Amino acid sequence: MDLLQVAHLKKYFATQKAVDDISFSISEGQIFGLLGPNGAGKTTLIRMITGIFYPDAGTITLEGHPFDPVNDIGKIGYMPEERGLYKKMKIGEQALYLAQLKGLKKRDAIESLKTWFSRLQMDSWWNKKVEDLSKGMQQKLQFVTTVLHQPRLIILDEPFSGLDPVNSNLIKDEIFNLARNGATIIFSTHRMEQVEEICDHIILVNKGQKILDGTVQGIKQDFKEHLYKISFAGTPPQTAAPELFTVKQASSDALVIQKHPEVSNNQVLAHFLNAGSAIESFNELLPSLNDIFIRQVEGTPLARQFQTLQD
Ligand SMILES: Nc1ncnc2c1ncn2[C@@H]1O[C@H](COP(=O)(O)OP(=O)(O)OP(=O)(O)O)[C@@H](O)[C@H]1O
Repeated sequence: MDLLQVAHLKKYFATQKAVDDISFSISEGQIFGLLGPNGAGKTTLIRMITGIFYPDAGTITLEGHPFDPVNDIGKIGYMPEERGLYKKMKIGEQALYLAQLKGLKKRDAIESLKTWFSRLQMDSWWNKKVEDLSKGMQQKLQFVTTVLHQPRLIILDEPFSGLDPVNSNLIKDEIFNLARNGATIIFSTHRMEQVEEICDHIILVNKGQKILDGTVQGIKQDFKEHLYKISFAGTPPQTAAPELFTVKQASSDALVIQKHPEVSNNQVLAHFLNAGSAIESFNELLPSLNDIFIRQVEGTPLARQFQTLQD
């Protein structure tokens, strides 16, 4: 079932079509990547989904019903990019206060906070002030206050910014856990390498419009360029086969080739075997999401890193 459906959503500011007719849907339990360069419209889109902005046009449907900003807000946990914690307040008190604002009873909030603090190695923080925490530590606290009330939909805007690799992994594991336990997650970022690892499904927005929508693997397949890396035991053969492929790159023990789309892998392999080559590995090189993102946003070619040797 779709947890969230967004249809023909628009938000125009005086000089800017911040969100210009965007539609997508997110299934329950999905980790959904909302990607786009700076100024693409991600925050504006999220502000409409969280009821901060009213859309100029379009509909938002949550759990099969029209989204009601007043009554549905408890179902959503939102961690914005600009963090909103009270610097002078003690961490335990603050987390408790935020949890109660979201409808948790004091006793449940304390119990839940203790569990989260222990899981994220924050046990000793209860009596510290927010201003005494590093940026990364504040980030962890903000994450806990976002997910504490067990929201159905969790929206995380750049959740890893400021986190070291160990803490990034801690939060990443918690994101997977939350999704496994039925929460749906929207993960907004312009950092592609994290998306490849985490997201089931992504959309890419640019200039207020959606320009890609699909699974990470599906999108990579759509943009594949029939590039393969073949490693050899020894020097790669010098035999050309322009009817099958062109050589894009050669090193002391490997070739990167681009085969013609209608040519099968077996035909390429047969060519090298007939030439007496000892093949060690044969792998397709799919573009990274980062390459696809840059190509879609900037209009630059994908495989510019591979210089054709036969041109
Ligand atoms: N309150 C506002 N008034 C006028 N223009 C706005 C307002 N909020 C956003 N915009 C404009 O709408 C466009 C989309 O902005 P938005 O903040 O949604 O982008 P974003 O994808 O979240 O960017 P970033 O990754 O940099 O946070 C931008 O051109 C921005 O200048």
